[in-house]
Amino acid sequence: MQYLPIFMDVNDKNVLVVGGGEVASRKVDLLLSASAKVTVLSPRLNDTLQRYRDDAKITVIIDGYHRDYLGHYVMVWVTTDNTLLNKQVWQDCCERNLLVNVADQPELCEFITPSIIDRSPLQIAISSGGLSPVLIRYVREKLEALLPETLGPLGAFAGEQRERVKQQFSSVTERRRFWERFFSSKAVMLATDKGQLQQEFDLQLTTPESDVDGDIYLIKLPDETDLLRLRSLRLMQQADVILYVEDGDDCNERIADFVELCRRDAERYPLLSADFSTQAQARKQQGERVCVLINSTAQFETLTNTLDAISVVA
Ligand SMILES: C[C@@]1(CC(=O)O)c2cc3[nH]c(cc4nc(cc5[nH]c(cc(n2)[C@H]1CCC(=O)O)[C@@](C)(CC(=O)O)[C@@H]5CCC(=O)O)C(CC(=O)O)=C4CCC(=O)O)c(CCC(=O)O)c3CC(=O)O
Ligand SMILES: NC(=O)C1=CN([C@@H]2O[C@H](COP(=O)(O)OP(=O)(O)OC[C@H]3O[C@@H](n4cnc5c(N)ncnc54)[C@H](O)[C@@H]3O)[C@@H](O)[C@H]2O)C=CC1
Repeated sequence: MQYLPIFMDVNDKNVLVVGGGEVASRKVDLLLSASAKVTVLSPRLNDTLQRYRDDAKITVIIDGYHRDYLGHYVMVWVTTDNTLLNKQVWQDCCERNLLVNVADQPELCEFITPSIIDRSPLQIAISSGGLSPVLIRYVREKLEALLPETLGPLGAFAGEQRERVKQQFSSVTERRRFWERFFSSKAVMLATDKGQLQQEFDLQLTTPESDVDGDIYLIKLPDETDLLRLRSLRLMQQADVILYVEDGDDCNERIADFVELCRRDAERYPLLSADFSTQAQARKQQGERVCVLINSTAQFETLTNTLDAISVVA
């Protein structure tokens, strides 16, 4: 991973944009939508920025760049049409440990701008690490078509109810399961207003899941991660515990790729065949979902034969 993806809180923080043209106004729009206090430094302003100044949305310094202007900012965006000047600003910012982005000069960027899907409070940021902006725009368009418009209000609703769910369920596992059941229910997917969400929420909160027992899934891994079935992937992403068979360096590396695809905070253990059954059954009885990742057909058959109460996914 070349860049660290994070979401930065710039609410009410001072941000400097150097340059006052087309690119600057796009960056200013983005910064204003995140409620930053924006100052634009430029000898000239385009119409949009002049309007923002007249509406007191931004502060403006009408002047050419000078390093003394780099005062009290948390970050600097550089958008002038002068590449030598852009480099100078970058250097001055680096000396002051100021985060800096020079538009369209990735080598002069301490951070880069992703392609953004904004369904606030839900946000998706996509990056190609600077390699292919059109590819990430394409991915954004595909994702936007897939994601329902109601995702934003759903996120806001879940945020409001989180405390109530915490009070109702004492363990993280129970809370996670509640939310998974809630988000995957048909009523929530079809809900068009908050009243409908509230109704389904209240219903699910007071109706305990009938099956409190967990599950064990044996998943025989294909040769490559690309070939993994969607159903297997979904189970791996819902699992509370991942057990995987270790056998030989080459295999371990391959299995590590699959383990990477599992839910980020699932517990992960190499499978010790002797105590496997006890290990897995005990976790199942605690209501947890256990995925066992198996490498070879032989192992798969042995485990399937020795352990009955197991759902098998080939
Ligand atoms: C490093 C970065 C700059 C930064 O962080 O500021 C950067 C760099 C460069 N872009 C260039 C070109 C284009 N950029 C776009 C579009 C977008 N570019 C964006 C981000 C980034 N672009 C950052 C890396 C992000 C990452 O990869 O993770 C998006 C996401 C956001 C935004 O810019 O606001 C937005 C899509 C938003 C969306 O629709 O979702 C298009 C297409 C279009 O306009 O439709 C083209 C023309 C096609 C082409 O040339 O590929 C060039 C060559 C310039 C030249 O040749 O003169 C460079 C310089 C270089 O690559 O060296
Ligand atoms: N417009 C676009 O969509 C794209 C632009 N670019 C590049 O990004 C750069 C900026 O593009 P635009 O905003 O369209 O250009 P622009 O010409 O509209 O704006 C440049 C701005 O820089 C300001 N400026 C010039 N010297 C300055 C100085 N000494 N101090 C402070 N500000 C100064 C100017 O006053 C002007 O407001 C250009 O190099 C352009 O080639 C690259 C890709 C796309």
